Amino acid sequence: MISTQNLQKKYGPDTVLDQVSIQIESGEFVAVVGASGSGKTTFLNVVGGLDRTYEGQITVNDQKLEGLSDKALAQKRNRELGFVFQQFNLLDHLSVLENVMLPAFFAAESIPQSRGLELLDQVGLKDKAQDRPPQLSGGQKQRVAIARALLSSPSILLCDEPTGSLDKETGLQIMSIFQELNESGMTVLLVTHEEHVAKLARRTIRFEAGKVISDSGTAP
Ligand SMILES: Nc1ncnc2c1ncn2[C@@H]1O[C@H](COP(=O)(O)OP(=O)(O)OP(=O)(O)O)[C@@H](O)[C@H]1O
Repeated sequence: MISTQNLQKKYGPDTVLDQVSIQIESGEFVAVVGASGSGKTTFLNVVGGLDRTYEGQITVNDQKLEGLSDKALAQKRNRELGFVFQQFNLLDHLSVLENVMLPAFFAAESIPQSRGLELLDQVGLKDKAQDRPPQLSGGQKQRVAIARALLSSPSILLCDEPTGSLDKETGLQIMSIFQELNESGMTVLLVTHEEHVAKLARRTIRFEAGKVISDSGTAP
């Protein structure tokens, strides 16, 4: 679960998050939409613990982020949250499997390579394990990034424009992976500017100038 209370963030004189109070329960699939500059990425970064310069409260899985040391927050992020970005952020000199295994370096407990292979299988890329990212299509790269995000078995997936670099058809295939993950219990919070992508989520929260202007509500 993710809960924010009176979340406020400013860049100089500009308020980019303005009294945002949102409750997202475990197992929800939520799209955050809004015009460019409305605060979507900023929202994702603060609730994901990537940016600590805000006012207000954020609770993730029943733990307030403000009370955590930087180290404790990093550990919580590694254990409980998976991140997927528009630009995939893969390392070209490593194999696909090595990219998927990267979070294992930061994990508290050891994670076997078989887990990485299992996840590659889940995203339909087991036969590409030894390839390098430059040999892959955009959609395949995003699948690798999803497998990497899942390595530490997070309960929440935070995705920033995950289909933004892909054509419509490939984007929809990536969305079907998120839908399957959500159906098996994963909480998915996804930022997108594409309405056809947002439609596939079960709840849509719309930002305008840092404020929530509509929220389709908690899915039944
Ligand atoms: N590091 C920064 N310094 C100053 N202003 C920033 C910084 N990062 C973002 N902003 C401003 O904060 C506002 C919100 O930006 P944010 O990236 O959250 O919007 P967004 O809705 O995700 O937009 P987009 O769809 O274009 O990615 C914008 O006005 C942006 O210019």
